Amino acid sequence: MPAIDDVIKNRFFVFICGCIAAIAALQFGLSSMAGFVSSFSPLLFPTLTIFLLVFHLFIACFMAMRYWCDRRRLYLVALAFAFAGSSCLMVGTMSSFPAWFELYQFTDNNYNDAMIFFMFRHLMMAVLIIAATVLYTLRHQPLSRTIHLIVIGTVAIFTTCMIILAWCYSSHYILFGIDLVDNETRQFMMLWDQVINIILIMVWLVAFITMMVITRLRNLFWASGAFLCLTYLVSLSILLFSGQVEGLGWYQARIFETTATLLIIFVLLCDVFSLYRDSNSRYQQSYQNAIRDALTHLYNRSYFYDALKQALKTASDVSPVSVIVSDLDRFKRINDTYGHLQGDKVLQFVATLLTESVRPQDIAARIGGEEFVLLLTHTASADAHQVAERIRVKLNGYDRATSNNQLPEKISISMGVYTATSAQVTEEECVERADKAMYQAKETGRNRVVVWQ
Ligand SMILES: Nc1nc2c(ncn2[C@@H]2O[C@H](COP(=O)(O)OP(=O)(O)OP(=O)(O)O)[C@@H](O)[C@H]2O)c(=O)[nH]1
Repeated sequence: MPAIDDVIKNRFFVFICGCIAAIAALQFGLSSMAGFVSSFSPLLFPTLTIFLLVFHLFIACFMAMRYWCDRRRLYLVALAFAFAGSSCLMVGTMSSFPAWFELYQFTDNNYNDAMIFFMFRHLMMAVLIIAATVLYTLRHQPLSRTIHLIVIGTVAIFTTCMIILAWCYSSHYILFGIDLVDNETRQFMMLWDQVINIILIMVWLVAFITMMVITRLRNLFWASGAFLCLTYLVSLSILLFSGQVEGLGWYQARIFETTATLLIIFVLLCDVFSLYRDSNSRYQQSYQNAIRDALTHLYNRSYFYDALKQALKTASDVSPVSVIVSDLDRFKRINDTYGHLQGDKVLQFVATLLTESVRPQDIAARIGGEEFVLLLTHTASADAHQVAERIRVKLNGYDRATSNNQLPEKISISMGVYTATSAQVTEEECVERADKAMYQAKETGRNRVVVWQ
């Protein structure tokens, strides 16, 4: 069934199914709830508005901060203004519900003013969301600072104009009369029902289609944005048929909007989480690159010296610190005979053997070409000698077959041990003394361990 599989995998199909399921679930939940409640509390609507106001403010701040971080995604500016402007207009909506501020003023709600703020809020958000979607197409273009300033300025002026207009039309000043709701009967007026509501539906339809076509729902962020547009479309359609404020449709519209906004917040939080995870793993990666040797993945010279310096601070007779310097014998011959690549394999084999032969708290490092060093804390001279001897014997026991072709032939190692029993000795002195012991091992025949005396 390849054709059906393709349809199911198609993200538009998944999105539409998800939206239908979510809206149907919300609709069902609200209808069931309405069955239990004889009448809605007069504080329900302003309470939902307060929630929405805070959510929109949160989204606006988030978008603005993200834009501020990289100054490339200009579309975030339009979205930040859409949500910030929406929060400002919701403050206006709140002022139309005095019961929220003044006890027992339940009958003084000015629904006409609330609808004026609602109308300007939707118009402003839809236009800014369309603008953001169009700006999204420019995300890969290197735009000059002037263009950024022009876009930010235009968006800011548009948002401010919308807010000023909303406040003027709700000011009851004689020049700015507009009747959307009859405050006595709570019925929508013809202007709302037959003109404004339909215009808003059209504008949100354009916003929804533009978003689907331009962003192609390429990530969860745009999918949640498209869901927001869709819930606005559904809400306005419900209002078109409900005929009055304070009915079920009035609350449905607000709950749909709150749910879609919560979805956006959830997506933004996921975004923050994945950004944190990525940057943390990149930090870990670069930190490891900075402290490890690229070929063997053992610690590098500078990390080893830092660790030794720390360990020496507490060195004493009861807590001795041992250093073992090791150098492969006649390694130049291995390189010359079998080539550098084979030489590298030998170094990797020895590195693995060293790491596996010490405790997890010990440090194995590569401090030169074929020179390795071990730092063993709380280890006395006799014990360090034993560890070195064990490694030497083990390495010398491998040949080509038992090393799984990592070693071209049997190889040996010379090792020098020095143990510090006081904090007076420096890290350079420690390595120098272990190095001298290692050279004694070379001079007295190689393939042996010598303890510094
Ligand atoms: N394959 C490989 N070889 C390296 C690397 N770093 C250093 N070498 C080689 O290691 C060899 C070190 O040789 P020498 O220091 O002369 O000593 P040796 O041949 O091991 O002899 P003794 O130490 O006296 O037993 C040189 O040939 C270097 O080129 C590396 O990263 N990979």
